[in-house]
Amino acid sequence: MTIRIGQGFDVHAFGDGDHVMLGGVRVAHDRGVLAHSDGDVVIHALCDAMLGALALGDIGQHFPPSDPQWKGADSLAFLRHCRALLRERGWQLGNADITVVCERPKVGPHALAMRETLAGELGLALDAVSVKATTSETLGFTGRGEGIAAMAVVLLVRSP
Ligand SMILES: Nc1ccn([C@@H]2O[C@H](COP(=O)(O)O)[C@@H](O)[C@H]2O)c(=O)n1
Ligand SMILES: C[C@@]1(CO)OP(=O)(O)OP(=O)(O)OC[C@H]1O
Repeated sequence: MTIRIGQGFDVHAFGDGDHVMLGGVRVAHDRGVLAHSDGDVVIHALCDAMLGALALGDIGQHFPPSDPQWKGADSLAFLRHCRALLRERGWQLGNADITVVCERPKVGPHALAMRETLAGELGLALDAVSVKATTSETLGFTGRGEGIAAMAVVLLVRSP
């Protein structure tokens, strides 16, 4: 068996709005995010991890922010594209581990729904998709509540 690892990172600034999209789940919040798409940092970091494992660049190269096609886009479409890219090359996703960094909203109450959504889209068992969260202890841009960040690591497997 051959394996590959990939990591991804994404940030979006908070702006006006009443929700944030996280892992394909709409989370009610007193801020939204500034983004060309729906600004789902979890999915963007996950896509970058999958693209990274394939050495296929990053999400901005596949879905340019200058392309009006992606304005307001549902980030799950990006995830489906990245899954197709790895399957075309004979790879399967082994597992994904994601960390969200923000003071608010609280992610814990939504983590299961996010894992279920992502596992469903990726054809993975629930225990192969992890969503964790941390504050940054009031430090930095996340600590000041200016934005939200997410990190993702994925393992790809291929036989032989
Ligand atoms: N946006 C967040 C941040 C944290 N959590 C949960 O709270 C726990 C404590 O956070 P610390 O930063 O003080 O370690 C953390 O382990 C998460 O379970 C959260 O749900 N949403
Ligand atoms: C997702 C894309 C789509 O145009 O735009 P944004 O929603 O702004 O998100 P970002 O994380 O900056 O990734 C770049 C783009 O691919």
